[in-house]
Amino acid sequence: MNLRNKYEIPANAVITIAGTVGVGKSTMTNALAKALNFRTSFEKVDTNPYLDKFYADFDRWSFHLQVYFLAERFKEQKRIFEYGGGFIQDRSIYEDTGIFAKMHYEKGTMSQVDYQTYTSLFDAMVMTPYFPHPDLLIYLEGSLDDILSRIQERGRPMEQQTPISYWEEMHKRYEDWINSFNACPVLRLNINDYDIIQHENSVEPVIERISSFLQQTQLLKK
Ligand SMILES: Nc1ncnc2c1ncn2[C@@H]1O[C@H](COP(=O)(O)OP(=O)(O)O)[C@@H](O)[C@H]1O
Ligand SMILES: Nc1ncnc2c1ncn2[C@H]1C[C@H](O)[C@@H](COP(=O)(O)O)O1
Repeated sequence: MNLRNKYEIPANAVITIAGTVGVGKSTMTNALAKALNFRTSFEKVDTNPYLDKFYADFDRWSFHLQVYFLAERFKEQKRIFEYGGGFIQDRSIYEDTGIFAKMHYEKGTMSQVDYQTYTSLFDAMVMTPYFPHPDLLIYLEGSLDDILSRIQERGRPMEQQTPISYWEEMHKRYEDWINSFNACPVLRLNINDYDIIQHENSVEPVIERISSFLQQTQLLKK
């Protein structure tokens, strides 16, 4: 029996994985999609035309990058909807505005007018009754030290060359952001509580938690 049937995860569920850079979202996306036989929706890093430029010059490229990410994620949202769900999504659309755009604006690397243009576009596209929110957001959390080691281990040069203060600021902001996030139900997972790299079957307890969480949220809706 496959794990989706065993744990009664609805075939049309949409689960998004959130958390700071390097925490393990893509790894978790692959593991859950494989175990549940779901499709995946990934951020495309290698083909992103702005990401390298952005890391080299935040002031110049932060607005371009946010508009690009918003367009890409919105198209992915449409694809998920057209398939009728059954997806694991690597990073939620909410983090673009709640973490990245806000941080760059508040740190002075995105101008006020660019930030206002971006947020009004985001609100018009996403914060509407027509936008299908995920059934569940899984928030991956871990210590800053663990996350810094993972960024180093993964080895994307643009991230390795970015000052640690950037990742520290982001780590702090994620904690505040998730504490007030309410666009959809949230399941928090600490990265020390599972090890899907060394032990592939350790994804099963995660699925068990997803299952009981989804059942509770369905009961609350009734
Ligand atoms: N459960 C885990 N245990 C150990 N290392 C992990 C785990 N999950 C991810 N990693 C490693 O951490 C790095 C970042 O993981 P990744 O999934 O790419 O993060 P994200 O998508 O959140 O940026 C990669 O080198 C990956 O192999
Ligand atoms: N909205 C964003 N603004 C700036 N940078 C972003 C945004 N979304 C993702 N990123 C960056 C962060 C990483 O360098 C890569 C991929 O993210 P990851 O957390 O490793 O999946 O894109």
